[in-house]
Amino acid sequence: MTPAARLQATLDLYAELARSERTADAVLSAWLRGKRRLDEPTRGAILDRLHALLRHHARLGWWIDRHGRRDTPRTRIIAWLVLGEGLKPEQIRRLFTGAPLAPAPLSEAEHGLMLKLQGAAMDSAAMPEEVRLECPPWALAPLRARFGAEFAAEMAALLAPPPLDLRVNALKAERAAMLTEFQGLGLPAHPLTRTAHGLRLAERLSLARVPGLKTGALEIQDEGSQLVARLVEAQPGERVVDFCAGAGGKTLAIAAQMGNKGRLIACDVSEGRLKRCAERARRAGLQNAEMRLLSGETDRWVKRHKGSFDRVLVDAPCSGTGTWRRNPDARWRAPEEQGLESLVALQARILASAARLVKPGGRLVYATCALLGEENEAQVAAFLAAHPAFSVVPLSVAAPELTDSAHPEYLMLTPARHGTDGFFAAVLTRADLPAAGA
Ligand SMILES: C[S@@+](CC[C@H](N)C(=O)[O-])C[C@H]1O[C@@H](n2cnc3c(N)ncnc32)[C@H](O)[C@@H]1O
Repeated sequence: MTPAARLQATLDLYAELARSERTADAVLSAWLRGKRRLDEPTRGAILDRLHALLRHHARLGWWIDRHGRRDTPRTRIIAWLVLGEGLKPEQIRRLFTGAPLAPAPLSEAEHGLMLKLQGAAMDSAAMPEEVRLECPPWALAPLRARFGAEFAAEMAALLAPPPLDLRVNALKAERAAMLTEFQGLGLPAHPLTRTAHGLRLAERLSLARVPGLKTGALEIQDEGSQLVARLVEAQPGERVVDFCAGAGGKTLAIAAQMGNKGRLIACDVSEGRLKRCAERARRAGLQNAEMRLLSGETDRWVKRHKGSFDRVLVDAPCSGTGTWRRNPDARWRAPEEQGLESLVALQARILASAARLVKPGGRLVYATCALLGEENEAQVAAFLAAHPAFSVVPLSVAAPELTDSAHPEYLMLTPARHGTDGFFAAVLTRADLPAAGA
């Protein structure tokens, strides 16, 4: 594919993203399915450029507005080529030729924009901080409040492309053997020492080169997500619920903790995600997991199983603010459509309902991939106030090795401090029943 055709493909995809309600991941997966003959380097180059455009969304828009041009996928790409890739006018003109498969020639306005941007840097001192840090207006106040002096550093870390983290499925493989296999293939990987089964690839690789993904010996899972699953500490033979199992990222890790012994119920309201969870469970060799589609958080199944599980994980739907580095388009979608308030109210209802499943003496883990206090500490505080049978198991007790002096009670992971996606988790326990006659 010529450089101009590559640019046109990026432009087509970018325009599709701008039109679509779907996530960038969904649009990209659909596009890649139809382009199986595209070689890896070309795919990589197109996706890298597209992700760069998404990571510079607010800044590119600011520059286009500053020069009074119309904000279109083409003007954004032109601004990116100048400010992000440092291309000179003649290099850009050579791409916009109008030849078959190449972008149409630059209009007069586009040409003018390209010239005006020459010599400028992407970040400008004249930009408002939220533009420079790519922070959507709705999240500015809560994130500033959450991070204080660390706000800029955390926002910068949320803009960096994430590493590829993997979890070795202990039901099928061992980490040491997997590392040896990686070494043999010349793939640079190292163990994630805070986890029992995690690996991190030192450089971004095409997934096709990673062994073990097709057989279920390896799963893609951010280190933070692995640590949340670890807090469930499910034991072989126990009865466990993953209440918001989604496509099963944490379900699979919990099942491996249980050594396939006991009973693990993966619940969700999304049939599609549970189906995907079931497929992944099969591939991973799970024999103790079953999927349960719920009509809502108060589904009758919950009532019928009150107090009958040793451990319940609530990995609640959330603003996803902790995963912005992985989903660079997400910050410009969620949660405005839904509204943070209604999201927080939904989390509270889910947590209260799922808590009914925990038996006396059992463990309840509430987790989000959000960075906002409203969805995390404040949510847990409100739950505890309304449910006196539950209390916090401080992280210093639940997982001393993960304790952070700044946040001794809960797991609070951030990209800048921990190199993971942003995650929050609270470990709670339900008071044991008083002994008979006591
Ligand atoms: C953060 S995602 C779960 C991610 C998953 N645990 C993982 O590790 O891959 C939250 C999930 O909550 C589900 N959900 C939304 N509303 C729900 C409800 N009322 N009851 C149960 N699950 C719900 C969503 O469908 C979504 O799959």
